Amino acid sequence: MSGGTVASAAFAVRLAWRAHRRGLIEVVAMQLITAIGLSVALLLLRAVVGDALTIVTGSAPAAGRLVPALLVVALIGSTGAVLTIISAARQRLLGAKLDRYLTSLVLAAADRAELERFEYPDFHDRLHRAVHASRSQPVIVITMLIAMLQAALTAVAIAVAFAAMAWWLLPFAVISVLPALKAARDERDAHYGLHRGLAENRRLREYYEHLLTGRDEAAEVRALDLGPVLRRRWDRQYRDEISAVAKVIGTHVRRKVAARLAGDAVTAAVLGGIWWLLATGVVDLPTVTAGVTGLWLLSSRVQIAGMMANGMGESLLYLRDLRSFAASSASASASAEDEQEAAPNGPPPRWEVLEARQIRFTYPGTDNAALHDVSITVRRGQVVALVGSNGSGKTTLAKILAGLYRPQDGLLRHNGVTVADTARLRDTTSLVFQDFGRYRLPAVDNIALGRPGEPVDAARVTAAARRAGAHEFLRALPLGYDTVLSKEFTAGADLSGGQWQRMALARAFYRDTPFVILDEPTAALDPQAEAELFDHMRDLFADRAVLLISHRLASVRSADRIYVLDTGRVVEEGTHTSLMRDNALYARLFRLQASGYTSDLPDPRDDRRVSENVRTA
Ligand SMILES: Nc1ncnc2c1ncn2[C@@H]1O[C@H](COP(=O)(O)OP(=O)(O)OP(=O)(O)O)[C@@H](O)[C@H]1O
Repeated sequence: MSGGTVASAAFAVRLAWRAHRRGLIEVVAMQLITAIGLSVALLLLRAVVGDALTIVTGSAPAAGRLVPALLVVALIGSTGAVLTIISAARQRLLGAKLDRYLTSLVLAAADRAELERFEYPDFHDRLHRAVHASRSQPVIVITMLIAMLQAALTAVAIAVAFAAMAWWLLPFAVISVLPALKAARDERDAHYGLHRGLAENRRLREYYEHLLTGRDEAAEVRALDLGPVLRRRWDRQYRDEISAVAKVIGTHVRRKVAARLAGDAVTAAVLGGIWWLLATGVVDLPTVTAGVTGLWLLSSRVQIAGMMANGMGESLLYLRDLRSFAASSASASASAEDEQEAAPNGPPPRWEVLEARQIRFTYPGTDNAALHDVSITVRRGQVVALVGSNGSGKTTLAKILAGLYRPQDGLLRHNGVTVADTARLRDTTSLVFQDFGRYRLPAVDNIALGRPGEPVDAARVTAAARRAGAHEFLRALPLGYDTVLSKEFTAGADLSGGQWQRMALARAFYRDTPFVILDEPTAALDPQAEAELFDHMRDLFADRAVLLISHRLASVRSADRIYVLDTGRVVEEGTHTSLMRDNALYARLFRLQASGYTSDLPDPRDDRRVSENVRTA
């Protein structure tokens, strides 16, 4: 075993130790007992064969010793079998606990990762590998670890018994398995390399699987009849993957066969030598019988131990991915925590003003900046609006102000103090996203998740739902606020798009932070609900700072300040009146939108004529 494998095995033992200490001790103890039993049985075998020969040749009355020896061998065999059954059961539990432990490592690491890291394909590859490692490897690792331990202990036990009888056979037993071990090791490395190379392929294949099986996607997939196309693409992806795997398997099966034959040739030569020693009377028959049995057992055990070590080595390579993924997220969050510690202590000051100055931001993996030299100020008690065409940078700016992304240039000032750790902004911000979360959880949780980690305050949940106009439809659900908002779960119910949007608003009301960002908060609301929200915005978010992103310019006309973004730059700012007076981009867009409504407005005289007709009729 290489140093790396030993270190990896030690890592696996540590993981198992942390996951289920008692289970690990029990299983190891059982393996140890079985191995010692085997060693004793082998020594007895030599004695039994010797005694049997004396009976056959009639040279000595050894039957009195033979029967108890046979009984002990039988007892050892039976005990070993029972322990194997119990050990298998313990291993299952150990596997499950290890699974939980490893998955918790991945979940914690993914949870700690900053939003920006999700922009990197490499991050997704590593996350995917870590998830793969946590899902598939624990049981493999534990099974292999135990099997390896068993094989190693048995090999030692046999070797001890063997050394007492025919020590000179030991080196041959080891040499005979070396080629097979080397071949297995090469195959392990090749498979792991392949797995790394195919990570992105696999993610795409799994994405197709998700599209074909997801409930949210089911309607559109059927409406467009995407099924056959998606399945064909999935199949192509899988075929490519399998052909890459088949190539590696083909290469290594040939090497493994050659290695096995080489090992067998060594064993055959050794057996020939033993035969010659027996024929020339150098060793006796009992020693040869026990020695050959031991040689066979030993080489098969060493081979199994080596295979397992290599197999486990492959698993451990995946676990190493998991460990490095967990460690990298931990160090990122630790540095964020350090920054937090450097921040002044004491209760947070009252939220007064947030300023962004000369912000420049480029998404990872892109060349063009999404924001150039953007400056904006948001004050408590104000509604500030961001408008602009698609892709002009509104959502990006909102995410920066919410502390989700760090700008590459420029600075953020909160209450006049430069913000060192943008993550701290999140605590004082509620962001209702354009594509808000629809949690397949009870309605009450969908709202109460606005303040995670705090006990649910039912009265405040209801109040938040009322303010968002969600109370009535939630009350009417089969289990009221306890109804799971997904038909995928028993007694679950689904909501309309507009109702979901009200849930997102309710979550923001429940969160109740001094800074609120609403990114297209009424896109799915009916006209009346939309008008109500905008008419009452100042009451609903009294004494808060509100950043409102909207394409419906009528809804932003009452904002205290309007910023107009165009291709990542603030091109205009002011109040509705001043912007209309400037008669630039905002005024043009506003008139364009307004004309869509005013041209269809009926002439009031038409209304009078209709009423008269109705009366006459
Ligand atoms: N995750 C991302 N990675 C790379 N580029 C992005 C990403 N998200 C947005 N962009 C790009 O950044 C620019 C600004 O996008 P942003 O979403 O901020 O625009 P927006 O004004 O909110 O648009 P919309 O009105 O359509 O919501 C666009 O050019 C967009 O293509």
